Amino acid sequence: MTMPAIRVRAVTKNYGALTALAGVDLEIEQGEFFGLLGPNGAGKTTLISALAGLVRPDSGVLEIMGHDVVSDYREARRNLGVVPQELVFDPFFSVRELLRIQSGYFGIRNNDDWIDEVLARLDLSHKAGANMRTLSGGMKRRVLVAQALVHRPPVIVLDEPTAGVDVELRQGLWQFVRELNRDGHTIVLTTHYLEEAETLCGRIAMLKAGKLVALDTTDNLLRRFATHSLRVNVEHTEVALALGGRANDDGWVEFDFDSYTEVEAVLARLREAGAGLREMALGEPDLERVFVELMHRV
Ligand SMILES: Nc1ncnc2c1ncn2[C@@H]1O[C@H](COP(=O)(O)OP(=O)(O)OP(=O)(O)O)[C@@H](O)[C@H]1O
Repeated sequence: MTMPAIRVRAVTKNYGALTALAGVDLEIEQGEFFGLLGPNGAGKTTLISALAGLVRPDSGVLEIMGHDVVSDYREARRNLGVVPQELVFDPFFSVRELLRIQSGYFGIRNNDDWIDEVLARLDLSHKAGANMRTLSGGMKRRVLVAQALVHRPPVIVLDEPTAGVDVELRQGLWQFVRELNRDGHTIVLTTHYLEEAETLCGRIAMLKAGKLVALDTTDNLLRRFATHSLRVNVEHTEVALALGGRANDDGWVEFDFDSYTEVEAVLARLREAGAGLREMALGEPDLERVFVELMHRV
């Protein structure tokens, strides 16, 4: 078996009385496109900071490509590129200067060929000479991505990289990250856009209050937790509810079922009972529902 890209074992982290990570175990294989999801405050950034060696866990072990992030910090860090959530830059440097300085941190000189390639792929070539303070938020975010890649790390962690990024840029960014993944990079992504995670990630972990509450392939999560649904708008809501439907906030009634063949039966029962069907809509299982269900259940 090959070495995992990321290994997290029994990691805990407390901030005073607050438990940010309550014993997390996780292995991410090389080449995975992995999603780390959870509501605000679940511990995602703390886990990423611990992987990057910015936060010391109270106990447990974290490794990047087999390198312990504490005892073998330099090698661990060399194998990891982190795109942080916050936009913090020295405003007086140009984009290229910033990327050269970042290369220097990793002892890499004459890195301009790679810097040019990364800038081109992020559609930033025309901004290479621009001062950071003159860039828009979306451009700054792309510079953060470039910064994480200057040392060509095999493992790339993106902490909400698309927050505040417009749709077009977001798609461009994902295309680039997908290419990186296709080239063999391991990608770990946190996002609050669940439909992004659903389309991009092969496997997903869900964190809640510092604990993993789900860890599975995206397909399995969708199959296991989410159901198809039929939503109906009827004249006699009470009739539909009596048939086992669930009231929705918008006045519609919702039925869950496992396969589409059951839809006909539900519709037939509604007709026989005289519910008076006005409108109907079918819902596919989606990660949002899995997420909501899991966050309420555990
Ligand atoms: N330096 C710190 N000092 C004290 N508490 C902290 C610190 N950093 C994080 N926390 C707390 O730890 C918990 C986990 O925070 P974390 O930032 O890891 O969550 P998150 O899942 O990344 O949330 P978000 O989705 O909002 O980014 C939160 O309750 C947060 O307030």
